[in-house]
Formats: sequence, structure tokens, C-alpha cells
Amino acid sequence: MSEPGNIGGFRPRRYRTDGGGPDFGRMIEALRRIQDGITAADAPEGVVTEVADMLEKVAAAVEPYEVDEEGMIAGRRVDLPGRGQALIPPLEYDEWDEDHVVARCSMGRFYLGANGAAHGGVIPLVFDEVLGRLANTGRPVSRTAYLHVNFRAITPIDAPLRVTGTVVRIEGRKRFLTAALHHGDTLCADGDALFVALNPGQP
Ligand SMILES: CCCCCCCCCCCCCC(=O)SCCNC(=O)CCNC(=O)[C@H](O)C(C)(C)COP(=O)(O)OP(=O)(O)OC[C@H]1O[C@@H](n2cnc3c(N)ncnc32)[C@H](O)[C@@H]1OP(=O)(O)O
Repeated sequence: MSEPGNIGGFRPRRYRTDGGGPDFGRMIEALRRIQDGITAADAPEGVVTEVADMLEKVAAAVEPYEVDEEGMIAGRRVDLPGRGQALIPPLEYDEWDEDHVVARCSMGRFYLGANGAAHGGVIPLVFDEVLGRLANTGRPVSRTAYLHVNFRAITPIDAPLRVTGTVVRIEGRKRFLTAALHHGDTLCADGDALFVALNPGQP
């Protein structure tokens, strides 16, 4: 179903917080543990077989309840770490308004690149997530046009990280933002991004 004035284009998402329904947050938390645990494990064959059997049962239990994008809960629960979407590191927001965000997270073994450092692809994911939230707060929906990332130092896994985002300026449809990721006093990465507000009909 198309939104009025945006025929065939972007359908605004309905973000939500806990409505008192099933404990979706607990399920996603368990999924994150599985992602980290399986990534880190070198288990004996019997355990691997048993876990594979259990995971196949888990998949079979949820598959009958698949809904279309409109009905999804993952990615829409803004009250849950990483919006309840297990792809996104479990970001939690301490500050969030139209001008800036401050978030924190720790990335487990699932996000490991090598030698204790987070995978380089995860940092743009974190910045896109944090800046996307900021760019779209209190404003019509926009999408990332570019995101430039500088890797200044390794980003350690299993360590407390702080992510900040700032709106630098807005020029018509164009929103310019910057982001930084720190571990303690160490600047691990920074970046700048352009988000462009969508025209009617744009997906
Ligand atoms: C309450 C809120 C809760 C929120 C929680 C939610 C959290 C969610 C977080 C999740 C967030 C996830 C977010 C995601 O991951 S979004 C997914 C990743 N992004 C995309 O898929 C976007 C794909 N690209 C496009 O759709 C189009 O290219 C867009 C829409 C971006 C622009 O195409 P459009 O045809 O509409 O625009 P235009 O060409 O007329 O250009 C317009 C102006 O922009 C300038 N320009 C354009 N591109 C660039 C460029 N690369 N460098 C420099 N400048 C560029 C251009 O020069 C022009 O400037 P000017 O000549 O007017 O001065």
C-alpha cells in the first residue's frame, strides 16, 4: 500500500516501543548470544551436530510466522539495542535529539575481523545506523548518498565503545553529518556523510 503523495515510493516505517506483547527483545538477545557463541566456538562433532539440529528446529518454529516488511518487528523496536535487528551491533542511546546522538555498544565475537579488531565493514554499518537515525529525526525521510570513513585505530571487540553523531548543516534536501567512534580516549574511526531527503515517489 502506497503512502498518500508518495505513490509507489518510500513507505514510512512505523517505529515502535514495547507494546506489552511477546518478549521480542529476549528472543533477539538470545540470537545475539548464538551469533557470538557459534562464531567463537570450536566444539566437538557431537555438539556441532546437536546445535545444528536445534537451530533447524528454531528456524522451523519461526518460519510459519513470516510477515511482509510492513509487519516486521526487527529493525522497528527503537527501544531495543540495535533496533532489535541482529545485524546491527547492540547500540544503546544515551542522547538522541535532532542535532546530535551519543550511543554506546560493545561488539562481540560475531563482529571480529582479526587480531581482536572489529571487522572494518562493521564501522560504516554503525555510522550509517547512528547517522541515519539522527538524519531522520524530526525531518522527512532521507537516505545515505555517501558515507566516508577514516579508520584511525583498531576498534577492539568486547570493549566499551562510544559513538557520536552530529548534524553539521542542512542545505535544502541535503543533510551533512559527522560521526566518531571512541574506545576510551582513543579515536578509532570518524566519518562524514551526506543524507538526501527523498522526493515523492522515490523508494
Ligand atoms: C523517529 C525517527 C526514528 C528513526 C530510527 C530509524 C533508524 C534508521 C537508521 C537506518 C538508516 C540507514 C540509512 C541507509 O542506509 S539508506 C540505504 C543506503 N542508501 C541508499 O540506498 C541510497 C541510494 N541512492 C539514492 O536513493 C539516491 O542517489 C539519493 C536519494 C541519495 C539521491 O538521489 P536524488 O536523485 O534524489 O538526488 P539528486 O541526484 O537530485 O541529488 C540531490 C543533491 O544531492 C547531491 N548528491 C547526491 N548524491 C551525492 C553524492 N553521492 N555525493 C555528493 N553529492 C550528492 C546532488 O549533487 C544534489 O545536490 P545539488 O545539485 O542539489 O546541490
